[in-house]
Amino acid sequence: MLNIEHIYKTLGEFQLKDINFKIKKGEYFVILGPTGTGKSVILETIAGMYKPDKGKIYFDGKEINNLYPEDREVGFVYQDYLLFPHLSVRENIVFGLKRKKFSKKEIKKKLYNIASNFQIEHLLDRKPKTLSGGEQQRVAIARALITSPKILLFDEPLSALDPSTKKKFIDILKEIHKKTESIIIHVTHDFYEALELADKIAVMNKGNMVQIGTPDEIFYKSNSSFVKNFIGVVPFEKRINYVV
Ligand SMILES: Nc1ncnc2c1ncn2[C@@H]1O[C@H](COP(=O)(O)OP(=O)(O)OP(=O)(O)O)[C@@H](O)[C@H]1O
Repeated sequence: MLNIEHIYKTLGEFQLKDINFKIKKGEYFVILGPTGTGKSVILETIAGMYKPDKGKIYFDGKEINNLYPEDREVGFVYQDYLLFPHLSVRENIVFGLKRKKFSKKEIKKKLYNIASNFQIEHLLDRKPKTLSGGEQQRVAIARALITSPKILLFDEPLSALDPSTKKKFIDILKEIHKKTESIIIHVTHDFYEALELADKIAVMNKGNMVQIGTPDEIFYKSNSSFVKNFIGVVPFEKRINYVV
């Protein structure tokens, strides 16, 4: 279980205020909100890139506030993939395993398993800039998953994809969720993406987490006009994209 207890963080003019939530193993947790509300800052704080000014983070009962990012067993996937441009796809994917000093044999086995799962075997010797957006995102997810992280952080992983590629990736993320033991936190500003994937949704506004609940609770029992308006402003075309 991941337990975020009363986190505060000030960055310039911006402030995260009293962020407080728990995520159980197996729960797909989506943080939803408009741009600039602190969704990424929360992920980066969990990953250890920022130290909270106040509050504690516990994983499986152990406080992790003072752990270095590399000791937190976190896998991070960003909106714009952030692959190392000078490394091949193969080198990108195995980067974390090499840092963790896995043997050559183990690295090879894990690489070929994950490459075959994500259908990217044919891309292994290419450089990231020669790949399409969807291919880069497959590589970025493979790189995050290969170390079997305890916590998977997806920061708007679908927002740079076209609608049909996006639909395929929603299925990929559902499949990952079914198979993985990792806790998943997925950040988005797209309510219908959240509806497709989330067991729980946390809605953010101006550094505050204003409502946490199941998709049904957020939709039918919005606790404020902000939540109602935010989920109500999704364009109609976008809604039908996700209706099965
Ligand atoms: N290192 C920093 N120094 C100063 N301000 C920062 C820093 N990092 C983030 N911010 C500010 O904190 C606020 C929240 O940023 P954050 O990236 O978490 O937003 P977000 O909700 O993820 O938005 P988006 O959906 O656009 O990615 C923004 O106003 C941003 O400019």
